[in-house]
Amino acid sequence: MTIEQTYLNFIDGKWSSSVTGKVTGSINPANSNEIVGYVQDSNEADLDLAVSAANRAKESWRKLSGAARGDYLFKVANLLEARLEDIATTMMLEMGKTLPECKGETTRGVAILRYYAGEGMRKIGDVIPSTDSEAMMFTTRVPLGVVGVITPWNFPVAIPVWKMAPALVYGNTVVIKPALETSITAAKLLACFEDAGLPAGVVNMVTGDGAVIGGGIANHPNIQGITFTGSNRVGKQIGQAALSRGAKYQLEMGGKNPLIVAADANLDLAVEAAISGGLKSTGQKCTATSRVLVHSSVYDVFRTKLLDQVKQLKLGNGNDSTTWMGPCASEKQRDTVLSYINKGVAEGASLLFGGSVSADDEELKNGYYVQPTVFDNVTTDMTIAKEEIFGPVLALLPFEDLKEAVALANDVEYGLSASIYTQNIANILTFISDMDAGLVRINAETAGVELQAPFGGMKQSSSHSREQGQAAIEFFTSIKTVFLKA
Ligand SMILES: NC(=O)C1=CN([C@@H]2O[C@H](COP(=O)(O)OP(=O)(O)OC[C@H]3O[C@@H](n4cnc5c(N)ncnc54)[C@H](O)[C@@H]3O)[C@@H](O)[C@H]2O)C=CC1
Ligand SMILES: O=C(O)CCC(=O)C(=O)O
Repeated sequence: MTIEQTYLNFIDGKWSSSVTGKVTGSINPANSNEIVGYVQDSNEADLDLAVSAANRAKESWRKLSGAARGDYLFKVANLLEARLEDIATTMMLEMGKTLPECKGETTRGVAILRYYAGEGMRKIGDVIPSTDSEAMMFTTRVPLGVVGVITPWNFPVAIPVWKMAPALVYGNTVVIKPALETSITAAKLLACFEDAGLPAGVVNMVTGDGAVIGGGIANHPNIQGITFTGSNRVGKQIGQAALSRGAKYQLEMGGKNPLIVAADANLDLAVEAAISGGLKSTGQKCTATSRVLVHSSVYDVFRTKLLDQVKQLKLGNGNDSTTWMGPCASEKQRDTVLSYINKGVAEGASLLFGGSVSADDEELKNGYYVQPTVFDNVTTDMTIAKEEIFGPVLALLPFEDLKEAVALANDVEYGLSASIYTQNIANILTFISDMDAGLVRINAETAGVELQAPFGGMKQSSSHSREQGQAAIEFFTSIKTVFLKA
């Protein structure tokens, strides 16, 4: 018999149970009968303890040199690398994506930590000529103080790391509330920070309900900055709460990302991009391809090639090396995806392939699986062409010329990522210039973010801020302009 472990909150350098005495099970989405472990179902009192600890730790942490803070991050990176197998396996058990994807993400977490460790040694200001010839004027940067980090379940290591590492290296202390679905992975990540010897209170983790702990972070008077990735609905609530009390906030939210396939595209590569960009991680990326706009002259050939390959994709448990695509991360997510598929059919789109899995399928029946799904005859007014589905669903739409394709691509409320397949330089230049998206990719899939480059969206996809790379310094610090005269 297996006795599942219970994971604790991490507050003030110690692992502790919630004052509620309650725990919640983390369910394996590949087999809903399996509890991966239990995590604390915390309340506002737990959050208060974490915020107080972060508040007490902030003065001495900010007084360390950037290089000293960076040294801690190098140690965290080495520990994460050494524990990669266990952490990636835990991620797979909690959210379902395949083990190679989980390992790839954990490796990415290590690289992000090393990148920001190096940031501790880089410049943080500029010298600006003063109009007073006897004065010196320059900028420096100071941390915000305590930063609240609210993260989703789709990248349980990479997203917490790309928020926590810059927060810490620029001198902030952190209280993280990970998604409940992947809180065990987060606990194992936090253990790397603990074992790297970060002083007590510099990083804290409180697990629990989104509205209680996430809402508590948004409204907490002693949290000066909030960084969030997740749904638009929750992001907007957090933004409003933060604005009303004058806290700084950063929101990364949804996408409805288009892939444009021009008449001169290499169709085999474009099919590969649609499948990889749209269906890897079961379509649960904010950068996932969701709409595929195909020139009418190659539409039929593209559709045939796409369907031939989608039909071959093996659905299954992420721990099986023959699996290409795992389940949706939770029952709620599976139900959301299925409701979008049903809406697509009800609104008149043609379901070419996919939908729900058969209840008689012995291997899949206990998991939250949805087959890779392709729709044809989709029009821009349909729900599946407008709303973020966050599942393995591709909608095909034909176009006649590139101007029309870019107009169609822009005809949604989101603007996160977009890509085009073409060899024509004029098409490429038009796309770069006219596409309303924070990330535009040419002859590459819509997903795939590089840690050293700014990442964020236009329109409803973000709070117009950017994460990652050196852009992170803009959120996690305030500029101080210094005028100095003898
Ligand atoms: N941009 C992205 O990468 C992501 C987008 N999503 C989108 O959101 C949809 C729903 O997924 P959910 O997991 O329910 O996302 P969500 O937005 O509810 O959850 C994201 C994070 O916010 C927390 N949270 C929930 N309610 C909160 C509240 N009232 N105040 C503060 N924090 C709160 C959650 O516990 C989690 O840590 C997905 O179908 C997808 O469309 C979800 C996850 C990631
Ligand atoms: O495409 C990626 O690698 C990152 C996607 C992402 O940031 C997200 O889904 O939240």
